[in-house]
Amino acid sequence: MVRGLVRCRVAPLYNKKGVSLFSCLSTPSPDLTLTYPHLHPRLQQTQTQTLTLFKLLVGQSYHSPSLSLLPHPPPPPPSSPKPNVTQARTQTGAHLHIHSAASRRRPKGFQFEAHLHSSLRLRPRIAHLSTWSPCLAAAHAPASASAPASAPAAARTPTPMPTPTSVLTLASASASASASASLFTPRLVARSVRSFSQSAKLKMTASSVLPSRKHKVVVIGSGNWGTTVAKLVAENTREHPDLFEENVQMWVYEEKVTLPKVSPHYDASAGDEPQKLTAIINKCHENVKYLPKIALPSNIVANPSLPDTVKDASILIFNLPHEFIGNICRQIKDHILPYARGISCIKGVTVTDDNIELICEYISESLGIYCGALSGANIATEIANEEWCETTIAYNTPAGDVHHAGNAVANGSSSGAAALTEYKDARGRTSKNKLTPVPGDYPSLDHHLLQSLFHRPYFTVSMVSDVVGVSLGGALKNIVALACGFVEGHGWNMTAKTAVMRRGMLEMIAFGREFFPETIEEKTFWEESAGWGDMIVSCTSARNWRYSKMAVERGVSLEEIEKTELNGQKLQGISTTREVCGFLRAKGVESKYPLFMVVDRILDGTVNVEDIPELLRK
Ligand SMILES: NC(=O)C1=CN([C@@H]2O[C@H](COP(=O)(O)OP(=O)(O)OC[C@H]3O[C@@H](n4cnc5c(N)ncnc54)[C@H](O)[C@@H]3O)[C@@H](O)[C@H]2O)C=CC1
Ligand SMILES: O=C(CO)COP(=O)(O)O
Repeated sequence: MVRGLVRCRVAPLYNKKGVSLFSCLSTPSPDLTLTYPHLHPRLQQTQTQTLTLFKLLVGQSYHSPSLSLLPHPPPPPPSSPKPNVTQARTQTGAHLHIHSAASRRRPKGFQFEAHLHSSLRLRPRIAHLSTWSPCLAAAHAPASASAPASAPAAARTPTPMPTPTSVLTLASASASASASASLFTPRLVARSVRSFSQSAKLKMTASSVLPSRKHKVVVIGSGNWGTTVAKLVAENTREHPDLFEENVQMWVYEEKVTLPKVSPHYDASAGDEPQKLTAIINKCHENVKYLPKIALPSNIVANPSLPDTVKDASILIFNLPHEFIGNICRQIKDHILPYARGISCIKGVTVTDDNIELICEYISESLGIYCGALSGANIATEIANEEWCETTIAYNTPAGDVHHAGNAVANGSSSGAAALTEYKDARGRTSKNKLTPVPGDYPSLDHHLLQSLFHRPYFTVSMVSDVVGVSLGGALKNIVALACGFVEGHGWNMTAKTAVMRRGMLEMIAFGREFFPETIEEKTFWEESAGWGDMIVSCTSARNWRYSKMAVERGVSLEEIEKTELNGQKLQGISTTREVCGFLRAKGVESKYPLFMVVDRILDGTVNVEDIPELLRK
């Protein structure tokens, strides 16, 4: 079964040093996830530039975040006119062939051809490469053109390559094909024509040099979720050595931990002496306190110093309980790169008097950098065990951070590569701060790059631009999760919890509409993992639900449970409820949010769980 056929003709331009200047565009193809490519042993002489183009074309343009490449093989002798073939095998069992050819002395261009097969039964065949010319012809043919009845017999000999042009041509096709003959069905030709006419718009531009620097990624925070996110990004920095520095510094709020004798990491020479958590993580590659029994990649480096962690980092991932973010920002402000960018995985909000801010908004403003948000139905320990889940990342790529002709929609405007750029804040206003663009010798810092950084086979990332919906979804669902725990602890079951969830969702959306009316996108709550997905998981299996249920069952306060049961972990629902309800009172609109307010009153002990139905009825 052939799933797709992609072919491209690309003519890179060269500067005086022979470095190619190019960029490629194409249409998204979520089918392409290449994780274990390898060179065909017969064809080890594939050119470095072939691989680089391969990466740009397939990896970035095709949203293939798990694409990784082998180290570049040595370039072929300059006189070699031979076409080269790179073969890769995708994680889904697909095969990909990339075919390139260069002219004799000074290469003028490459032709690429990728055949994707979803079944291992179809072995990759070099014969397919010869369909390049006929298929390109098919792409030019009228939609009604009838297809050749079978693949040309000459298919086993590669055909001469057409003259390269500066236009990237692309034909994509989908056909059931146990033989290459069926690549030429009328349907396929029609599709090819459509794809080709789309691709006619895709001009190559020679607007930038190839990136020579890599992004340094750091994680600020090392709790249950902080360590899990550090694990998954460290796996990705290893898989994308062309985009990221391999090591991921993880800032750890230093504390001493005593390893029990039964621990596999127990060191008799240290005895029962408490040891620094950073030292244990770096030696044993396990966060024994916040993510026990999960082996961490050795390229995570636990660091107790905040300034040292963020030094030279271009991507800062914030992942710690929201009550600590103010202090963290104050400590790192003078130590970060001016063009650093942030992603906040924190679920919470910042409230001061009658003002409310999203955490990513707070980070952006206090550090003068752009910061997006990651949130979703994500239970850290499940993800650390590589059980599959989804998440949502909201990011509005600042103008000036995209360095090749890409299709990213930029946020704000820039008057030049190095000029400071304006951007739109979470409320759609032009920011007071101006941004320093990410320098052009880094890979573009956009949705494609963030996919490469966060997506794992067990962690599916959806990229959106609704920072408000994603952030509020993550913060406010914790209030609803407490309510669900309370009713369940009281002995009520799914029907009561469903009523709480339904009302909770309506209050969350109303809150977004009331306080972020300029930018809120309601569909985020309905469609994204950061919306209903997170609500369901949080009200059925996360910590805020679990421990609020326990508090009611035991008849003790939730704060007491947090102290005695959570071993240093935090319940974000407690502080979020207090902050949000304080804010609603300050605004005089508490009557519009009866569920949120009843949770606050249960936390205070002024009403009981059995009062909930009556209080919501009013
Ligand atoms: N754990 C989970 O499954 C998920 C958590 N989240 C969110 O991620 C954020 C981080 O939560 P977790 O990593 O789970 O943390 P956690 O609750 O597991 O751990 C608390 C962390 O806070 C640190 N800490 C304690 N005192 C501190 C201080 N004074 N300054 C700075 N740090 C201090 C501790 O060292 C520890 O790393 C929260 O906003 C949470 O809502 C989001 C999705 C999933
Ligand atoms: O956010 C979470 C699930 O998506 C985790 O929530 P808890 O902090 O309640 O465990």
